[in-house]
Amino acid sequence: MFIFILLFVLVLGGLGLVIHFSLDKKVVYKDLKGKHVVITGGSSGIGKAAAVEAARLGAHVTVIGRDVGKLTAAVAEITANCRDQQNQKVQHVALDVTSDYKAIEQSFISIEEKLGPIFMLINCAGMCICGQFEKTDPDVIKQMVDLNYFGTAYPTRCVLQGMKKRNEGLIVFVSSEAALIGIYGYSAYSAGKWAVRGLAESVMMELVGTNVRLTLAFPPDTDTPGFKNEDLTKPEETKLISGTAGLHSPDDVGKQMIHDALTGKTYSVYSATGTLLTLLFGGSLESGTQVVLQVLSLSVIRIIMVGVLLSFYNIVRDGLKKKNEIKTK
Ligand SMILES: NC(=O)C1=CN([C@@H]2O[C@H](COP(=O)(O)OP(=O)(O)OC[C@H]3O[C@@H](n4cnc5c(N)ncnc54)[C@H](OP(=O)(O)O)[C@@H]3O)[C@@H](O)[C@H]2O)C=CC1
Ligand SMILES: CCCCCCCCCCCCCCCC(=O)[C@@H](N)CO
Repeated sequence: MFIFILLFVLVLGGLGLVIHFSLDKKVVYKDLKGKHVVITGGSSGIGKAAAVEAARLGAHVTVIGRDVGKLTAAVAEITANCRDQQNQKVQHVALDVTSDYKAIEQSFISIEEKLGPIFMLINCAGMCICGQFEKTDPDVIKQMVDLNYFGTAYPTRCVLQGMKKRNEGLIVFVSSEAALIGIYGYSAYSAGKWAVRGLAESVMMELVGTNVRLTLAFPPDTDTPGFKNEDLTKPEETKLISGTAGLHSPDDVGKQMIHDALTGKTYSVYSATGTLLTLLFGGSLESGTQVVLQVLSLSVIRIIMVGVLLSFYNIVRDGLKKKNEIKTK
């Protein structure tokens, strides 16, 4: 028995060490002084909070969105947070990230002409419209993929080549905890965020051996204008399930997102449920310790997860019962 335990510990320790020494050494950035940071969806919520943090760390900032009024207000707020008011530049660019590739490419060329090569791209533009799939307008189903997936994929394609040439750059994809578990009412939305996760993990492997890095963020419910809007039409079941991960502040999420990218984290998670879900379903090699932790904890977390899923199914069943009662009254 003792021999088995010893062997297990040795194999596990060996595995941890092999992973530790085979992973690329990560450059850790302490600040963003003089670097150009571009944030799609930087005029509101999580994206704006990330833009403010980038400004505090000394970056030149470009925020992208569609509504010029919101962009102008955001630029004023971001500028007020610059640590070197004299030398840091902040600009906004009106662009719909669901446009065709050529239009996005043109816009990125002119963004770089104005503030220099992009060091960091945060793909934060996104939105969620909830509802049962068969009741969702087909145009909305398409819009959820156009915005949440293509709105990340196209801008990323625009910057990758330049970053690889300069052998320097950080990219952030903003997915969601709803890309780790399927949830009632998030059907149209979650597919787009799931696609973002698939793209991230493939591109990560294509970046091996370079100093360009990608961080995949999994926010839980976050108290933003977008969240308030989605909450208006969100089914009760979705609120109950989604609420398990709590409601977080955009400032905390935006700030942590920047720091996780600067320190080379593969995943950026913001809640205990996020940590558990990425441990269960995450596919990347974050570190030797992370892999050892996965091996040791997976079966226990899986058992907890089955319990959690059953309780979510019960929430849906209760909802159905209530709807049937109302119908028969
Ligand atoms: N809040 C939450 O609970 C969670 C959010 N997320 C994700 O985080 C990201 C930010 O969300 P949040 O801060 O809540 O959102 P907000 O609605 O507060 O902000 C969304 C931003 O994206 C911009 N945007 C929307 N559509 C487009 C478009 N087609 N082209 C360019 N810009 C666009 C908006 O500007 P404009 O409208 O002017 O274009 C705005 O700046 C999203 O990807 C969201 O899916 C993930 C998990 C949880
Ligand atoms: C052992 C494992 C335990 C796991 C517990 C599972 C908890 C699941 C919570 C999922 C929360 C999803 C939030 C998505 C928010 C979002 O994307 C929208 N607000 C969009 O804006």
